[in-house]
Amino acid sequence: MSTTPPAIGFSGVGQVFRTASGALEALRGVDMTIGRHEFVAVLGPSGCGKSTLLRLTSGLIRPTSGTVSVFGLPVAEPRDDIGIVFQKPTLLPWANVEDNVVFPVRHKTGRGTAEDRANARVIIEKVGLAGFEARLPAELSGGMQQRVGIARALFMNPDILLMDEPFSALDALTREEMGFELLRIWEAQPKTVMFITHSISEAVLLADRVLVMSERPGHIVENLVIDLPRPRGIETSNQKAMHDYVGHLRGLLLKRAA
Ligand SMILES: Nc1ncnc2c1ncn2[C@@H]1O[C@H](COP(=O)(O)OP(=O)(O)OP(=O)(O)O)[C@@H](O)[C@H]1O
Repeated sequence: MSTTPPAIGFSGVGQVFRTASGALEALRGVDMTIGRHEFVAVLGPSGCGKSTLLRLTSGLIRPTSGTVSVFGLPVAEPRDDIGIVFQKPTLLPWANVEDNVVFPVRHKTGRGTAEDRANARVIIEKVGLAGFEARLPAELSGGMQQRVGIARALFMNPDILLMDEPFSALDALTREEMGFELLRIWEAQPKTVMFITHSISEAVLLADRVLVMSERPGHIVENLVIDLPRPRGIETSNQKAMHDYVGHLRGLLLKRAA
């Protein structure tokens, strides 16, 4: 009998960076799995190695020890079938919204077909930017620019979406709105999501499961299943269970920081 491998697997992963002032141990003994189409948020103190988890998953760096695997196979090189969204969307300033979204395929194959452009327009609409296809990034608000970054990551229809504090540069209202928009997209087109955030309530509101990391060298100290009904929305924030999860995680993070 064959069992389906998890979308993302970390087994005994350690990461040591060589720096001018010596070795810096960022991660030690990270063990975790993320199932296909699961939405997992990662919380932890600053510098505990959250972004390092994401870079290891995408193959941008290789672990010093242990194994990182994607769909059961060790990650050996940068993978272009994984979508990544950073805190700042790093858009091409001279290219309009549509060109920015199509860029990954143009970059890969040197062209963007009429079909690519039609697909891009569908995704642009999905992230709420219909009518803005011809605008330049400088003509958009921060929230709209981040939407373009998300559309670009979704454009190749990746099965895995890695998000590194994607909404932290946005104002509170836009941030909440973007979170719900992300959930709508994820529910319509299921994906495996690893979502890094500093916001406890954002983690609880969005995720199926929250992983909490220790201070450096980072490892997983809590694996909390968030059993809140979906679809989630504003009303979810008012549920007692939501407050209980947030309270539990806040207590854990404060205790560790003390
Ligand atoms: N390429 C590198 N060379 C040397 N040190 C690095 C490198 N990348 C990360 N580090 C160090 O590894 C540790 C973990 O960094 P990482 O960015 O993963 O943390 P983080 O939890 O995402 O932090 P934050 O929450 O502040 O964004 C930090 O001490 C950082 O300075």
